[in-house]
Formats: sequence, structure tokens, C-alpha cells
Amino acid sequence: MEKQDHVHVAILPLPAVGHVNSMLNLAELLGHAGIKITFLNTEHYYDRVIRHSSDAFSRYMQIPGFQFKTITDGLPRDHPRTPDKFPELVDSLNCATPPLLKEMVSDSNSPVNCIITDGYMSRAIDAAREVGISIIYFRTISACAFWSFHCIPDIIDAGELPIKGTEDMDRLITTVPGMEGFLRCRDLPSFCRVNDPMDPQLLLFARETRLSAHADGLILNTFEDLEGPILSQIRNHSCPNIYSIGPLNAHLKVRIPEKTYSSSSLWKIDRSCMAWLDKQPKQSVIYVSFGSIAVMSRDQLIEFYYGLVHSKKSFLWVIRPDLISGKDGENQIPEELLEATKERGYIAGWVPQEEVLAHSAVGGFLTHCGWNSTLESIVAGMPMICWPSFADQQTNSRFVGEVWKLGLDIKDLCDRNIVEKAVNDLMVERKEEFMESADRMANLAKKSVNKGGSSYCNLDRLVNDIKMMSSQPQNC
Ligand SMILES: O=c1ccn([C@@H]2O[C@H](COP(=O)(O)OP(=O)(O)O[C@H]3O[C@H](CO)[C@@H](O)[C@H](O)[C@H]3O)[C@@H](O)[C@H]2O)c(=O)[nH]1
Ligand SMILES: C[C@H]1CC[C@@H]2C(C(=O)O)=CO[C@@H](O)[C@@H]21
Repeated sequence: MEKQDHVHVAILPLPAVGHVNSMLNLAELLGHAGIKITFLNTEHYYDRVIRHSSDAFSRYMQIPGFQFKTITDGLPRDHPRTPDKFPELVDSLNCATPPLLKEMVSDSNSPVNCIITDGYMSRAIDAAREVGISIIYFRTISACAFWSFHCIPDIIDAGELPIKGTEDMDRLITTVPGMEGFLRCRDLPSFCRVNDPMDPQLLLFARETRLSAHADGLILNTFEDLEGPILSQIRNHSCPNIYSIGPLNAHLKVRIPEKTYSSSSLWKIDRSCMAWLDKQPKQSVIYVSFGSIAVMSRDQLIEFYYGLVHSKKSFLWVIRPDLISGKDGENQIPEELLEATKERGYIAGWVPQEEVLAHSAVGGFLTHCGWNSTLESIVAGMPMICWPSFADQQTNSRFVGEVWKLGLDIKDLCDRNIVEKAVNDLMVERKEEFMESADRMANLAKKSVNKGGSSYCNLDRLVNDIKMMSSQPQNC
């Protein structure tokens, strides 16, 4: 094996909380294994984080050989960089990064000899090939969502897309191997909800996912006991070399037990919600959060609000400053809801989510099913009510409800009565059943990251492979 100090990995996430945080977890694990890390943030993302917490990244600097670099995303300063402009961002980053990566590879002091990028960075694959170093993809979504993105061209070829109106949403999709019996149109990634099968955004997601097969490996934040059958499909049909090393948040705690809670956040963290939780009875609170990107209309927010209040459960709700879309956010909340919140609700702008989910007062999670939230909930043994917003979340929530039986999927429904019933089903009527399956899965998650577990072994293999790849020039 090559000497450790020759191994230098550049890590490039897409600039979004759910991506940067899981890639930081990976970076920390690799740094801990003696690999020198250069973590690349776009200037725009880095500035947004630093504005709220000037020391957000400082903890990582204590890891020997760990450094941050900021890079341009190539977009003009005043570009909105909103999720609907994601294809522009991908395109621009894809153009901007190859020269930079090549520069880092030829740095005479400490050349980069392996690149780990987020999915969608297919030009980085070409750049790595040109300079003869290895490139590994880290797609930060679930294996089940990755696989449905991957199968989009087959679904289109089979004539199962486009979806023909709302009455067609419950039709079963038969062309995603391993999901034949339960995947409906409404469970496909949200980008499939277009009339034109040649929709450029849909094709971009499908094409970029397929290009993952050209990387030297694919890292997924998941574990074999959760997604084994789908991981086998991906291994057999597309990417033979998969490193399933999740849940990364739990894995970190095993490898680096002294790790303290920290994540880069775009909003100020409200820690006083923890003191509020301390005062609540065991498993009495429903935690509500829709992640860092999803937005909702004011009408939808009000439906959730009434549903929560009528459920008579206490709630801790993350309402980000930008959660309500458009100008809707400026309208007033009805007085009766504000009164009920004073009695048994707590609303925060951003909370330490992993700590919240681990708190004994919390008994359920109403989530958008972003992959990090889903995994954090699984690790905490917390049953879920899923209300997916976009992208992979539609597929994740189907698996939570139908396959893993870890909660209820209420996708596409936004009605106070449904929310009220779901909260009561999850936390009262079917509490035992859900708590039992959540507990079982939490134990499997922990087993997978403990010594000898599948994710533990896969991380060791990843570290060894990176060290080997870095000592041998790759095919140009
Ligand atoms: O008050 C809060 C709310 C959230 N979080 C954290 O923020 C992250 C949110 O990540 P995720 O649940 O994955 O949601 P998004 O921010 O929406 O993530 C994007 O990225 C994910 C990974 O690719 C995708 O699965 C999602 O669909 C996509 O929207 C999690 O680690 C949470 O712990 C907090 O720390 N505090
Ligand atoms: C903005 C979203 C489009 C899809 C991306 C994604 C993926 O890996 O497919 C996951 O979550 C989102 O942040 C991205």
C-alpha cells in the first residue's frame, strides 16, 4: 500500500444543505482514516453559511490535512440559484469545475489524486479520465430513488410515462425492476410529473444518473439491511462498485465517538427548543420539518396547522424564514392557531434536528422525506408521516410507508382532517406497531455501522480502494 501522505482527495458537493452536510460527514470519516481532504464549497454557499455562523466549518480544520477551498459556480452574482434553476446550476458547475480540478491535480506541493463528486458532475468524470486519476460519485439520495431516476428512460420506452392526468396517478409502474408491485406513478421522482417525456429537466436527471456508471465507484448513504434488494439491482444493471456506508450520521458516532453535533446551516439554530422539549412528557410531541429547500403555500401551511392543532398533540415545528412560497408568507396566521401554539406548540426557524429526534419527548416525525431526514429518523427509531415535496422524496416516502412500514405516506394530500388522522394513527392508534418496526430498523442501522457491519466494512473497503487507486495512475 502507498504511503498515506500521498493520498489527497478533493470532495465536491452540490451547494445545498442536504448535500454539503452528508458530504461533510463522509469527508470527516475519510479524514479520520488518514486521508488528506480538500473540501470544495461554492463561494455563494460558503458565504451564506458563514453569515449565520462564522465558525461553521472550523471544527473540521482540527482534522490533520483537512482544508476548505471555495470555488465559483460560474453563475452571475445576482442569479437566484433556486431549486427550479437547478439545471442551470448543474450546467454551470459542470463547466466551471474541470479546469479547477485539473489544476488541483497538477499542484506540485500536494496534488489531488482522487475526486469524490456529487452526482450530476459528469464533466468531472471526463476531467479525471484526462488527467489519469480516479473519480468516485457520491449520490446523496436513497438507493431506491437513485434506481427510479436510473430507470426513467426504460419507463418512457415502455410507454409508461408520461402520466396522463391526476386520475392516472395510482397506475402501477412495471418497468423499475424490484419495485413492480408497489411503485405507482405518484411515487416516481417529482420530475416525472410532466406532459412531455422529452422534458429537458427530466432528461437531464435521467442522463446524469445513468452516467454514474462511468465513475470508478458509487457511494450511497444507505445500508444493506434497508435497501439490499435495490442495491443488488443497481449493482447488477449499472454500477457494480457500490459503497453503501450509511447511515453516515450514525457511522460517524461509531468511528469518532467524541464527535459533537455540528452541521453547516443556512439559518440560525434555535437551541431553546431543547429546553421546551425537556418539559414535555415522553413520546408526546410530533416534530414537523420539511428540510432546507421545500416550500409550501400559505393555504397548505394553514391546513397542516389546523391538522396539528386538532390532533391535540404537542408539536415542534420548523418554519424556515423561506418556507412559505411567494408573497403568501406575509399574511397573518389565524388567532386561534396562535393561541393553540402558545399552549402546546413550539415554532422554530431551524433546530438541531438529530438532537430533537433523539429526545425522549418526541414520538413522531412529520417530514418531507428528504433522504437525510429519513435516515436520521430511522437511526432515532422514530416513526414518520411523510409529505414529500419534490425530487427523490416521492419515492422515499413510498418505501417508508409501503416497504419498510415505518410510517404513513400522505403524499399529494393536504387537508387538515388527513393530517389530524395521520398524527393520531401514528402516535395513538397504531403507535405500538410503528414503534416496533422503527425500533427494529434502528437496531439494524446501528448494527450496519458497528464493527463488522456491512456499512463499516464498506467504509474500510472504500478507504483501502482510495489509497490503492491513488497509488496507481488510472487509465487515460
Ligand atoms: O431545523 C432543521 C431542519 C433540518 N435540519 C437538517 O437538514 C438536513 C436536511 O436534509 P434532507 O432531509 O435531506 O432535506 P433537504 O434539505 O430537502 O435535502 C435535499 O437533499 C437531499 C439529499 O440529496 C434530498 O434527499 C432532498 O430531496 C433534497 O431536498 C438534515 O440533515 C437535517 O438534520 C436541521 O439540522 N435542522
Ligand atoms: C434540487 C434537486 C434536484 C435533484 C437533486 C437530488 C438528486 O440527487 O437527484 C437530490 O436532492 C435535491 O437537492 C436535488
